[in-house]
Formats: sequence, C-alpha cells, structure tokens
Amino acid sequence: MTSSDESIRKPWKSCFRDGLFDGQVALVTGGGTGIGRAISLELATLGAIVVIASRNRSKCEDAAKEINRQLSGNSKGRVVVGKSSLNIRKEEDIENLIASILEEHKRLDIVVNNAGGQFVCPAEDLSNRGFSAVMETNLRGTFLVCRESFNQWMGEHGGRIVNITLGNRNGMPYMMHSGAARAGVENMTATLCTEWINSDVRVNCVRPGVVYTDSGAENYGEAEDMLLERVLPSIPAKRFGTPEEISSAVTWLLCEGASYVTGAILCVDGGSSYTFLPLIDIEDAAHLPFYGKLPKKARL
Ligand SMILES: CCCCC/C=C/C(=O)SCCNC(=O)CCNC(=O)[C@H](O)C(C)(C)COP(=O)(O)OP(=O)(O)OC[C@H]1O[C@@H](n2cnc3c(N)ncnc32)[C@H](O)[C@@H]1OP(=O)(O)O
Ligand SMILES: NC(=O)C1=CN([C@@H]2O[C@H](COP(=O)(O)OP(=O)(O)OC[C@H]3O[C@@H](n4cnc5c(N)ncnc54)[C@H](OP(=O)(O)O)[C@@H]3O)[C@@H](O)[C@H]2O)C=CC1
Repeated sequence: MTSSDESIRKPWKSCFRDGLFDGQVALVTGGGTGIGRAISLELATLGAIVVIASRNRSKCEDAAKEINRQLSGNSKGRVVVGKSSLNIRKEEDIENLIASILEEHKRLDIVVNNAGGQFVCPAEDLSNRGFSAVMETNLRGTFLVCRESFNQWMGEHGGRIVNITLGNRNGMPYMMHSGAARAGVENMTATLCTEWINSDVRVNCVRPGVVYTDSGAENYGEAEDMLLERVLPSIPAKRFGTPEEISSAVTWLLCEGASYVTGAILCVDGGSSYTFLPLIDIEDAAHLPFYGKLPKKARL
C-alpha cells in the first residue's frame, strides 16, 4: 500500500446543506429545555427525527409541540417525545427507551447525552449520597446511554455520539462532584472512541462554558448579580454563550464534515478554558436557589 492508495483516502464532498440529517434518528436526552432544546431544534431543522426524553415528560411534550410549530414545511425532521419518561439514573429507563426507539423508528444514528446537572456545595459538606447522585447522573447515566445505544444498535450499524460536559479544566469550585464527573465523561469518551471506531461509531464531547438559558435563569435567577459581577469578567469573550452556539458545535461533530473526528473535546466557552473561574464567595453561592436545598449541616 502507498499513501496515495484510495483505500486510505476519502473523496471530499461538502456536506453543509439542507436535509443534512434526512432519514436519520437522533436521541437527545434532556432535549426539552435549554441547550438540549436548541440541539433538538437544529437537528430536526436539518431533517432528523429527534426523540427527546427526561424525567418530566410533560415538559418534553410542550417543547416538542413548540419546536414542531417552528419547523418550516420544507424540513423532513420533527421532534417526538420518548414513549416513557427517562431518568438516566435508572438503567431500566435507558434500556426501555432505546428499545422503544428502535421498535418505532427502526434505527438510532445519533445520540446526544445532554441531560445532566448538579448543585452548589462546598466539598467538605458534600454527603456521600449527594456525591453519588451527581456521579450517577452525569457519569454513570452518560455511560449507560452510550452502552445501550452501542449494544442495541450502533455496534452493528455505526453511529455518532456527542457527550455534553462542562468547563472543568481548572476544577469547579463548589461543584467538585460535577467537575469530576464531567472529567470522567471526557476520559470515557477517549476510551470509547478507540474501542468503537471499528464499528464506525464516533464519540466526541462538547464542553460548554457558562451558557445563558431560560431554564438556567430559573435555577440561577437570584444568582444573576454574582454571575454578572464575579463570573462574567473572568470570561475572555466578556459575555455568556447561547444554546445555539452549543448546538452548532454539536451539529458539526455529528455531521459528515467531522467524519475523521473522534475523541475530541470541543470547548465552546468564549476562551474560559484559559482563565480561572473566580472562587466565588460561598456567601454569594448561598443565594443560589438550589443551594437552599442543602442539608442543614452544609448550610452556612
Ligand atoms: C459559575 C456557574 C457555572 C454553572 C454552569 C453549569 C450550568 C448547568 O449545569 S445548568 C443545569 C442545571 N440543571 C440541573 O442541575 C438540573 C439537574 N440537577 C439535579 O437533578 C440535581 O442537582 C441532582 C443531580 C443532584 C439530583 O438531585 P436529587 O434527585 O434531588 O437527588 P436526591 O433526592 O436523590 O438526593 C441525593 C443526595 O443528594 C443531596 N442533594 C440533592 N440536592 C442537594 C443540594 N442542593 N445541596 C446539597 N445536597 C443535595 C441530597 O441531600 C441527598 O443526599 P443525603 O441528604 O445525604 O441523603
Ligand atoms: N447552562 C450552562 O451554563 C451549562 C450547562 N452545561 C450542561 O449542559 C446540559 C444542559 O444544561 P442546560 O440546558 O443549561 O440546563 P437544563 O436544566 O435546561 O437542562 C438539563 C436537562 O437535563 C434533564 N435531566 C436532568 N437530570 C436528569 C435525569 N436524571 N434523567 C433525565 N434527564 C435529566 C432535565 O430534564 P428533567 O428535569 O425533566 O429531567 C433538563 O432537560 C447539562 O448537562 C448541563 O450541566 C454545561 C456547561 C454549562
């Protein structure tokens, strides 16, 4: 074989066009809100049938209705809600959801592991179960969705997976559990991309910085001042990201244009990976609504 051999080269054809994902089926976990919703809209606009699922099924139903209303008549894509609600902390939910997608749609080309989250808590106050809850959600849940997608479909037919993580390069003050879980997802991605490449499965990560979402604003509402005064100045771009800026990165990794990209971590963060998140005063963090759920022993 020589380096000019056709078998090791791939003829280039531009792939950015309407109908990019026509006929393909995608699963977006947590696809009913925020970043997941933007990803679902973009994939459906480009022709995919997008299954969205999370714990709150009625939230997904409302989102699907709204997204489908927004789609132009030219798109072959649409958003549908998973047969049952999905808690990625429950293995059975994941197995059943993927089986039901295959029963109904007969294929699963794309998976976006977007569902996830955490709460704010200083490491020394984090309980064993609190640590486990965040690990189960972000690391084990992502693993189980990857494994079931591979075992039930992609291992035989190929596919593409994008895992959404979170800026963790310099640690995550007061979110140590989530930073560690996301670093775990990124390392898992590095392993899966080599284990599964011969099954024609690409696995990549998109690592967002701070992204403004309506759902996030509900969570972080009272923390707005802290985010604006303390976090914003540390972002080189001097602004937060948008869900659409995350979804376009995800879309690129999923399309043919990225056919030689696997195991990548694509930072979409306005340069934040190259600065430090300020160590937020825990008294500021105490204003976060979800900090209020802290067990008494962990509150200030
Ligand atoms: C500078 C800021 C940058 C921010 C960038 C990041 C943005 C985002 O990620 S936006 C996404 C936000 N959305 C979410 O986080 C939603 C999903 N989150 C959750 O569902 C929870 O946070 C969860 C993952 C922990 C699941 O919670 P839950 O189902 O309530 O957990 P359990 O009832 O099973 O409880 C288990 C264990 O965890 C402790 N715990 C739960 N919440 C808190 C809290 N707020 N503070 C402290 N501890 C908490 C709970 O107490 C249990 O432990 P034990 O009390 O020891 O039994
Ligand atoms: N916004 C930001 O600044 C950043 C966000 N991220 C990450 O991006 C992803 C999307 O976040 P964003 O859109 O901002 O926030 P949202 O809160 O809108 O999205 C989280 C989604 O995950 C779903 N979800 C959470 N836990 C579970 C679970 N156990 N099983 C199934 N679904 C679950 C939620 O639905 P439901 O409650 O119905 O289950 C929700 O739809 C998350 O992983 C987040 O951590 C990363 C970096 C920054």
